[in-house]
Amino acid sequence: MQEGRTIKVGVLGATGTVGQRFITLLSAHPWFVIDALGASSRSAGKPYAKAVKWKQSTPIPSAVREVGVVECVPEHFKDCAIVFSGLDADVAGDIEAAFRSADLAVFSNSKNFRKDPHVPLIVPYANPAHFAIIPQQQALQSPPLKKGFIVTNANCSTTAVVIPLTALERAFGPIESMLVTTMQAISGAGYPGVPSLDILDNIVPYIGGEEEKLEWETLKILGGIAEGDDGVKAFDMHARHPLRVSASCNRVPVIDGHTECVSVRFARRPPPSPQQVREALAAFTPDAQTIGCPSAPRHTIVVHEEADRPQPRLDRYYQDGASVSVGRVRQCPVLDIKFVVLGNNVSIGAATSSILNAEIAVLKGIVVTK
Ligand SMILES: NC(=O)C1=CN([C@@H]2O[C@H](COP(=O)(O)OP(=O)(O)OC[C@H]3O[C@@H](n4cnc5c(N)ncnc54)[C@H](OP(=O)(O)O)[C@@H]3O)[C@@H](O)[C@H]2O)C=CC1
Ligand SMILES: N[C@@H](CC(=O)OP(=O)(O)O)C(=O)O
Repeated sequence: MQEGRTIKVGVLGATGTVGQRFITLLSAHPWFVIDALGASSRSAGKPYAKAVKWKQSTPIPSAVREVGVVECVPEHFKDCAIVFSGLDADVAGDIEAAFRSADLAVFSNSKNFRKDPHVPLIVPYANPAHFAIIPQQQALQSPPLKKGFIVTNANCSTTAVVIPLTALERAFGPIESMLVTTMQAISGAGYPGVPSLDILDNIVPYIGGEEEKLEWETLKILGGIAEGDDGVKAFDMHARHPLRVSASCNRVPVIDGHTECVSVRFARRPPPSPQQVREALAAFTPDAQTIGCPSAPRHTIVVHEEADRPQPRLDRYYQDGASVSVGRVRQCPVLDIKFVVLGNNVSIGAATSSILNAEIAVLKGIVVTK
C-alpha cells in the first residue's frame, strides 16, 4: 500500500449488528474510506443516523451520520474497490452474486457461499493461502471476471476456535479430533434477535445449524488446496490428515463474546504438554501480522495464566476485539489437551475478519484498486 493512498469501500447490511461494527472500524481505518452504505428498502433513502438503531457503545461516526442509505444494487457501489457484506443470510446469496457479476470484490460474513467449491472461507490468521482459488473463481464466471470475486469469513464460533487450532497444528502437526462446547452471546443472533424472555435467567442448548457449521467449516479452513493433474484446484477438507469434530452449541445471556470449551487429540505421540501448548499459542504470529495488516493486533492469541479467565465481560474488547483469548490450558484425561477460548463474535468473529481479509488481499495485489 502506497503511503497516503485511500481505497473506497461500501458496506451492505450497514444498519445491522455486523454492519454497525464495520462502520465503527472502517471510520478509523488508515486505508479504507466509506463511499456507500446499503440496506433494505426499509432503510434506503434515509440518512444513516435515521435508518439505523445504533447499538454500539461509541457514537455514530460523524462522517456517516448524514450519508444516504441506498438499496443494495451494484450501480450505487460502482466507485468502490471493495464491498463488505453484513447482509441477512436470507438475501445475501442473490445480492452478493450480483455484486460479483458487476466485477466488485465482495468480502462477506454471511453463510451463503461458504460451501461453494470456488469460494475461499478465510479466517485471516489461519488460511490466507486459500486466496489462491480466486483466479479459478473469476475464470468460471460468465463472462470471466477481472476484478470481481467473493471471499467469505467463517461463522463466529468457528473463527474463535480455528485460530488456536491453527497455532497448534503449526507447532505440533495435525490434530486428530476435537470436542467443542460453545457459550454464544446474544448479539450473534442479530437485532432484535433472541427474545428477552427466552434468554434472561436461562441457557438455550440449541442454535439452528450452528453445530454443523462448526464441524465442516473447521475442515475447509484447516485443510489445504489440492491441485489436480489438469491444474484444477480444490479444497481438501483436511482430507490428508482426517480431523473429527464434535460441536455442542448453546446460547447464553452474554451480550458480546463467544466462549468455547475445547478438547483436542493430536496425531503425534506423545502429545505436547500443557506448557508447550501455552508457549506455542502465545508465540503464534500469523502472516496478517508480519505482512503489515493495519488491523492485526500485537498479540493474536492472548494466553491467560489466571484460573478464571478468559471471561467475556473482561476480555472481549482487548485489542479492539481483534485477538482471541485462551486460558485454562490443561491436560484432558480423555483426549490430550483442553482449554477455553473467547472470541468477540462481532469483531474477530465477523467485521474484523472481513476487514483483515481485505487488507491481506490488497497487500497481495488480489484487490484491484485502480
Ligand atoms: N451477529 C454476529 O455476531 C454475526 C453475524 N454473522 C452473519 O452476518 C450477517 C449479518 O448479521 P447481523 O448483522 O447479525 O444481522 P442483522 O439482522 O442485525 O442485520 C441484517 C442487515 O441486512 C439488511 N437487510 C435485511 N433484508 C434486506 C434486504 N432485503 N435487502 C437488503 N438488505 C437487507 C438489514 O437492513 P435493514 O436494517 O434495512 O433491515 C441489516 O442491515 C448474517 O448473515 C449473519 O449470519 C456472522 C458472524 C457473526
Ligand atoms: N449463528 C451465529 C452468528 C451467525 O450469524 O453465524 P453465521 O454467519 O454462520 O450464520 C450465532 O448465533 O452466534
